[in-house]
Amino acid sequence: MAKLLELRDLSFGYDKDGPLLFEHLSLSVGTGEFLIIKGASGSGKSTLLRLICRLNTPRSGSILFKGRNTANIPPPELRSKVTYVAQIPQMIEGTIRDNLLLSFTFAQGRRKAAPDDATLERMLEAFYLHGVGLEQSASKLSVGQKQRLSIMRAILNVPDMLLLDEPTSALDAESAAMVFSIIERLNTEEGKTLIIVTHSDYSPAVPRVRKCIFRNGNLECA
Ligand SMILES: Nc1ncnc2c1ncn2[C@@H]1O[C@H](COP(=O)(O)OP(=O)(O)OP(=O)(O)O)[C@@H](O)[C@H]1O
Repeated sequence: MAKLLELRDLSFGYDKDGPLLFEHLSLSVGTGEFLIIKGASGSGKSTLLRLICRLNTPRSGSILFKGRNTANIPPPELRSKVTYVAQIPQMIEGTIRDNLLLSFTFAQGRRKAAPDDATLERMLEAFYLHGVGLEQSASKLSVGQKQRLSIMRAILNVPDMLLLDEPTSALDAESAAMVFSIIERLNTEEGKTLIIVTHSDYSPAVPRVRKCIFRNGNLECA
Protein backbone atom coordinates (compact mmCIF):
# COMPACT_ATOMS: atom_id res chain seq x y z
CA MET A 1 0.00 0.00 0.00
CA ALA A 2 1.41 3.43 -0.98
CA LYS A 3 2.23 5.57 2.05
CA LEU A 4 0.49 8.91 1.88
CA LEU A 5 1.44 10.24 5.28
CA GLU A 6 4.18 9.30 7.66
CA LEU A 7 4.87 10.66 11.13
CA ARG A 8 8.40 9.81 12.22
CA ASP A 9 9.52 9.97 15.82
CA LEU A 10 7.45 13.06 16.48
CA SER A 11 7.72 15.08 19.70
CA PHE A 12 5.65 18.11 20.57
CA GLY A 13 5.05 20.47 23.48
CA TYR A 14 3.28 23.83 23.44
CA ASP A 15 5.85 25.80 25.43
CA LYS A 16 9.30 25.92 23.90
CA ASP A 17 11.07 24.70 27.03
CA GLY A 18 8.04 23.19 28.73
CA PRO A 19 6.87 19.59 29.03
CA LEU A 20 6.17 17.47 25.98
CA LEU A 21 2.61 16.48 25.16
CA PHE A 22 4.01 13.42 23.36
CA GLU A 23 7.32 12.09 22.09
CA HIS A 24 8.60 9.36 19.75
CA LEU A 25 5.23 9.17 18.06
CA SER A 26 5.18 7.36 14.73
CA LEU A 27 2.32 6.58 12.36
CA SER A 28 1.96 5.55 8.77
CA VAL A 29 -1.21 6.16 6.76
CA GLY A 30 -1.79 4.58 3.37
CA THR A 31 -3.70 6.11 0.47
CA GLY A 32 -7.41 5.40 0.88
CA GLU A 33 -7.26 4.55 4.58
CA PHE A 34 -9.94 5.73 7.02
CA LEU A 35 -8.45 6.42 10.44
CA ILE A 36 -10.57 7.08 13.49
CA ILE A 37 -8.78 8.64 16.46
CA LYS A 38 -10.32 8.57 19.89
CA GLY A 39 -8.90 9.45 23.29
CA ALA A 40 -9.64 11.37 26.45
CA SER A 41 -10.20 15.10 26.32
CA GLY A 42 -6.83 16.87 26.33
CA SER A 43 -4.87 13.81 25.17
CA GLY A 44 -3.59 15.62 22.06
CA LYS A 45 -5.89 14.54 19.21
CA SER A 46 -6.52 18.04 17.79
CA THR A 47 -2.86 18.93 18.25
CA LEU A 48 -1.88 15.95 16.12
CA LEU A 49 -4.19 17.03 13.27
CA ARG A 50 -2.84 20.58 13.53
CA LEU A 51 0.74 19.31 13.29
CA ILE A 52 -0.08 17.35 10.13
CA CYS A 53 -1.26 20.48 8.32
CA ARG A 54 1.50 22.73 9.75
CA LEU A 55 -0.67 24.77 12.08
CA ASN A 56 1.77 23.63 14.77
CA THR A 57 5.45 22.73 14.41
CA PRO A 58 6.97 19.57 15.90
CA ARG A 59 9.69 19.96 18.53
CA SER A 60 11.54 17.11 16.81
CA GLY A 61 10.86 14.37 14.29
CA SER A 62 9.34 14.75 10.87
CA ILE A 63 6.09 14.50 8.94
CA LEU A 64 6.18 13.27 5.37
CA PHE A 65 3.38 13.71 2.88
CA LYS A 66 3.85 11.69 -0.31
CA GLY A 67 7.47 11.29 0.76
CA ARG A 68 8.12 15.03 1.13
CA ASN A 69 8.92 16.57 4.48
CA THR A 70 5.98 18.89 5.19
CA ALA A 71 8.42 21.41 6.72
CA ASN A 72 9.48 22.06 3.11
CA ILE A 73 5.98 22.28 1.63
CA PRO A 74 4.56 25.83 1.66
CA PRO A 75 1.46 25.80 3.93
CA PRO A 76 -1.02 26.89 1.19
CA GLU A 77 0.17 24.07 -1.06
CA LEU A 78 0.06 21.54 1.78
CA ARG A 79 -3.39 22.64 2.93
CA SER A 80 -4.81 22.36 -0.60
CA LYS A 81 -3.86 18.66 -0.43
CA VAL A 82 -4.38 18.00 3.27
CA THR A 83 -7.41 19.96 4.41
CA TYR A 84 -8.17 20.39 8.10
CA VAL A 85 -11.66 21.06 9.42
CA ALA A 86 -11.45 22.50 12.93
CA GLN A 87 -13.80 21.47 15.71
CA ILE A 88 -15.14 25.03 16.01
CA PRO A 89 -16.21 26.10 12.53
CA GLN A 90 -14.69 29.34 11.30
CA MET A 91 -16.62 31.48 8.81
CA ILE A 92 -15.47 34.66 7.11
CA GLU A 93 -17.75 37.68 7.02
CA GLY A 94 -19.79 37.34 3.83
CA THR A 95 -22.31 35.09 2.16
CA ILE A 96 -22.52 31.33 2.22
CA ARG A 97 -21.22 31.32 -1.37
CA ASP A 98 -18.19 33.45 -0.31
CA ASN A 99 -17.45 30.95 2.42
CA LEU A 100 -17.87 27.85 0.28
CA LEU A 101 -15.65 29.25 -2.46
CA LEU A 102 -13.02 30.62 -0.08
CA SER A 103 -10.20 28.36 -1.28
CA PHE A 104 -10.80 29.43 -4.89
CA THR A 105 -10.01 33.05 -4.02
CA PHE A 106 -6.42 32.07 -3.18
CA ALA A 107 -3.75 31.49 -5.83
CA GLN A 108 -3.50 27.79 -5.00
CA GLY A 109 -7.26 27.27 -5.35
CA ARG A 110 -7.60 29.25 -8.56
CA ARG A 111 -5.88 26.40 -10.39
CA LYS A 112 -9.08 24.39 -9.91
CA ALA A 113 -12.40 25.28 -11.58
CA ALA A 114 -14.78 26.82 -9.05
CA PRO A 115 -18.11 24.97 -8.81
CA ASP A 116 -21.20 26.78 -10.14
CA ASP A 117 -24.23 27.76 -8.05
CA ALA A 118 -26.27 24.72 -9.16
CA THR A 119 -23.53 22.41 -7.84
CA LEU A 120 -23.34 24.31 -4.55
CA GLU A 121 -27.12 24.20 -4.15
CA ARG A 122 -27.20 20.44 -4.75
CA MET A 123 -24.51 20.05 -2.12
CA LEU A 124 -26.42 22.18 0.41
CA GLU A 125 -29.40 19.83 -0.07
CA ALA A 126 -27.21 16.75 0.37
CA PHE A 127 -25.97 18.21 3.66
CA TYR A 128 -29.55 18.73 4.89
CA LEU A 129 -29.21 22.49 4.55
CA HIS A 130 -32.58 22.84 2.85
CA GLY A 131 -33.77 26.40 2.50
CA VAL A 132 -30.30 27.85 3.09
CA GLY A 133 -29.54 30.29 0.24
CA LEU A 134 -26.13 31.04 -1.23
CA GLU A 135 -26.71 34.79 -0.78
CA GLN A 136 -27.45 34.45 2.92
CA SER A 137 -24.96 35.74 5.47
CA ALA A 138 -22.92 32.87 6.93
CA SER A 139 -22.66 34.54 10.33
CA LYS A 140 -26.37 33.97 11.00
CA LEU A 141 -26.15 30.18 10.75
CA SER A 142 -26.25 27.88 13.77
CA VAL A 143 -23.06 26.15 14.89
CA GLY A 144 -24.30 22.83 13.47
CA GLN A 145 -25.03 24.48 10.10
CA LYS A 146 -21.58 26.12 10.11
CA GLN A 147 -20.02 22.76 10.93
CA ARG A 148 -21.62 21.22 7.83
CA LEU A 149 -20.61 24.23 5.68
CA SER A 150 -17.00 23.91 6.80
CA ILE A 151 -17.00 20.22 5.80
CA MET A 152 -18.54 21.15 2.42
CA ARG A 153 -15.87 23.82 1.96
CA ALA A 154 -13.14 21.28 2.67
CA ILE A 155 -14.59 18.79 0.17
CA LEU A 156 -14.84 21.49 -2.52
CA ASN A 157 -11.11 22.05 -2.06
CA VAL A 158 -10.65 18.51 -3.53
CA PRO A 159 -7.86 17.47 -1.16
CA ASP A 160 -6.10 14.09 -1.13
CA MET A 161 -6.61 13.87 2.61
CA LEU A 162 -9.22 15.28 4.97
CA LEU A 163 -8.54 15.84 8.68
CA LEU A 164 -11.85 16.20 10.51
CA ASP A 165 -11.85 17.27 14.14
CA GLU A 166 -15.06 16.10 15.80
CA PRO A 167 -17.09 16.83 12.64
CA THR A 168 -20.45 16.01 14.20
CA SER A 169 -20.06 17.44 17.72
CA ALA A 170 -22.74 20.10 17.13
CA LEU A 171 -25.14 17.90 15.17
CA ASP A 172 -28.25 15.93 16.09
CA ALA A 173 -28.19 12.17 15.47
CA GLU A 174 -29.88 12.40 12.06
CA SER A 175 -27.55 15.11 10.71
CA ALA A 176 -24.51 13.32 12.17
CA ALA A 177 -25.47 10.08 10.39
CA MET A 178 -25.86 12.02 7.14
CA VAL A 179 -22.43 13.68 7.50
CA PHE A 180 -20.81 10.31 8.27
CA SER A 181 -22.46 8.71 5.23
CA ILE A 182 -21.10 11.50 2.97
CA ILE A 183 -17.65 11.05 4.50
CA GLU A 184 -17.78 7.29 3.95
CA ARG A 185 -18.70 7.78 0.28
CA LEU A 186 -15.75 10.13 -0.15
CA ASN A 187 -13.57 7.32 1.06
CA THR A 188 -15.13 4.37 -0.78
CA GLU A 189 -16.11 6.08 -4.06
CA GLU A 190 -13.41 8.73 -4.43
CA GLY A 191 -10.59 7.04 -2.55
CA LYS A 192 -10.00 10.00 -0.23
CA THR A 193 -7.86 9.35 2.81
CA LEU A 194 -9.48 10.44 6.04
CA ILE A 195 -8.41 11.00 9.62
CA ILE A 196 -11.32 11.68 11.93
CA VAL A 197 -11.18 12.62 15.58
CA THR A 198 -14.42 11.77 17.31
CA HIS A 199 -15.84 11.08 20.75
CA SER A 200 -18.89 9.36 19.26
CA ASP A 201 -19.32 5.59 18.97
CA TYR A 202 -19.20 5.94 15.22
CA SER A 203 -17.88 2.89 13.43
CA PRO A 204 -17.65 3.44 9.68
CA ALA A 205 -18.91 0.85 7.21
CA VAL A 206 -15.85 1.05 4.99
CA PRO A 207 -13.31 -1.69 4.22
CA ARG A 208 -10.12 0.17 5.10
CA VAL A 209 -10.94 1.53 8.53
CA ARG A 210 -8.31 1.64 11.31
CA LYS A 211 -9.11 2.61 14.88
CA CYS A 212 -6.56 4.42 17.05
CA ILE A 213 -6.57 5.57 20.65
CA PHE A 214 -4.47 8.44 21.94
CA ARG A 215 -3.44 7.48 25.46
CA ASN A 216 -0.60 8.67 27.72
CA GLY A 217 1.18 10.34 24.83
CA ASN A 218 0.98 7.22 22.66
CA LEU A 219 -1.13 6.56 19.62
CA GLU A 220 -2.20 2.94 19.69
CA CYS A 221 -3.69 1.77 16.40
CA ALA A 222 -5.38 -1.56 15.75
N1 LIG B 1 -2.61 26.70 22.04
C1 LIG B 1 -2.33 25.97 23.11
N2 LIG B 1 -1.41 26.40 24.01
C2 LIG B 1 -1.08 25.67 25.10
N3 LIG B 1 -1.65 24.47 25.40
C3 LIG B 1 -2.56 23.99 24.54
C4 LIG B 1 -2.95 24.72 23.37
N4 LIG B 1 -3.88 23.98 22.70
C5 LIG B 1 -4.07 22.87 23.42
N5 LIG B 1 -3.29 22.88 24.52
C6 LIG B 1 -3.19 21.81 25.55
O1 LIG B 1 -2.66 20.65 24.92
C7 LIG B 1 -3.34 19.48 25.38
C8 LIG B 1 -3.92 18.73 24.18
O2 LIG B 1 -4.93 19.53 23.59
P1 LIG B 1 -5.78 19.01 22.35
O3 LIG B 1 -6.71 20.10 21.97
O4 LIG B 1 -4.87 18.49 21.31
O5 LIG B 1 -6.56 17.79 23.00
P2 LIG B 1 -7.76 16.90 22.45
O6 LIG B 1 -7.38 15.48 22.69
O7 LIG B 1 -8.08 17.27 21.05
O8 LIG B 1 -8.94 17.32 23.41
P3 LIG B 1 -10.55 17.42 23.18
O9 LIG B 1 -11.02 16.00 23.01
O10 LIG B 1 -11.04 18.04 24.45
O11 LIG B 1 -10.78 18.29 21.98
C9 LIG B 1 -4.37 19.95 26.40
O12 LIG B 1 -3.83 19.81 27.68
C10 LIG B 1 -4.56 21.40 26.06
O13 LIG B 1 -4.89 22.15 27.21
